[in-house]
Amino acid sequence: MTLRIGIIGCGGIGQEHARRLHFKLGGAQVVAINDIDVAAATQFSEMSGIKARVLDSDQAVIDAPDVDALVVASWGPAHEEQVLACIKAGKPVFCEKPLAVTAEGARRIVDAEVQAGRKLVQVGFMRRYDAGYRALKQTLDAGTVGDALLVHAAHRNPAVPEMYVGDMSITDTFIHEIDVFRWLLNDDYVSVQVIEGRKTRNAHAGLHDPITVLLETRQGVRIDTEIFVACRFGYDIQCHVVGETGVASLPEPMSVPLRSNARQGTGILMDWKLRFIESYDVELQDWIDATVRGEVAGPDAWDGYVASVTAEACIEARRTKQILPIALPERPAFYARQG
Ligand SMILES: NC(=O)C1=CN([C@@H]2O[C@H](COP(=O)(O)OP(=O)(O)OC[C@H]3O[C@@H](n4cnc5c(N)ncnc54)[C@H](O)[C@@H]3O)[C@@H](O)[C@H]2O)C=CC1
Ligand SMILES: O=C1[C@@H](O)[C@H](O)[C@@H](O)[C@H](O)[C@H]1O
Repeated sequence: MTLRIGIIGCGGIGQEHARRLHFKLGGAQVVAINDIDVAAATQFSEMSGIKARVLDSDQAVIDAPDVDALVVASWGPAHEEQVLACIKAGKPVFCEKPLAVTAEGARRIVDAEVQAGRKLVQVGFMRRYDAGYRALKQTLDAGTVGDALLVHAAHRNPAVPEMYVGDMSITDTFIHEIDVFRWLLNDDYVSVQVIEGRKTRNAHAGLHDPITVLLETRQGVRIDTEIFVACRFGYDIQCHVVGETGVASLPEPMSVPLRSNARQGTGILMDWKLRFIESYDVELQDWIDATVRGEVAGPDAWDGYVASVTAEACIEARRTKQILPIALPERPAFYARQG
């Protein structure tokens, strides 16, 4: 069976996903596209060679009889309504992070999915599919460094656009760490503190950058993460887990060490598209295969909800400059852990 896919949101990552789904991965084709910028979507559909139908609304793509499953890659505020519409239509949906821009909105999606009685939603937390993070998780699960005690992490972007403001450091960027630490540690969060230190002069006026987020988990692990989105030098993701008997670190992306012109060193990527290009491929191939089987095998709506609850607590901790508790309801049996 070839999975016929509708894309909602045809900008940066929507185009990346459309191309990989249609040309690179197995078992899928893109048959319909929607974007509020219909002209741009039409141009993309033609220029890319996908030649999917461009429909004038997200609902039209969801309702199209020849669309089996949806990919939502629109701006975050549009995700809740579009995912709810997919659930109502009974169609599987891959929703790029965040699932919703509020915990309440994410909870509405969880409740709608439970009500529908069938898991349909996967969230685009692709780091779980990254070979480096998977190797790190394997090392931790094997107890190679004993129990995890501390995590030191950094999420660095070289620059962000002017529209990237305020709490997007949390909702758009740190949201990846929020999800991947839970998965790495098989744990959940109990408290958060957010610290705003000295600002870089290289960030635009609407942004306090960098910030530090301190999380505590149920098992007592203490996690510090630097979020620095105007670091200039590169797209640099770091994760060092300090265990009882050693430190396990996220492997650096492969780069040939050079010794030339009286210097030595390796390269640093400058773009998330390249840093995680394989993980997007693995993630979406897994989604295609699971969807054909009628399953959701990746990060689900509950994971998206927990990420939104945690992100909201981070935002409140940043605003109040307090150490705040993170209160998570018990995971419903409907969302029992896979594997
Ligand atoms: N997993 C990852 O590493 C990444 C995830 N993302 C996520 O993907 C989503 C899109 O991000 P980008 O592609 O960077 O943004 P973008 O601005 O490049 O593209 C978003 C597109 O959605 C369209 N759009 C906005 N509202 C819409 C609506 N209501 N209906 C239909 N189309 C709508 C816009 O016209 C635009 O073409 C965001 O949620 C972002 O957080 C983005 C980059 C990387
Ligand atoms: O999701 C992503 C972007 O939306 C976000 O803006 C970046 O900070 C992240 O590194 C990237 O993975």
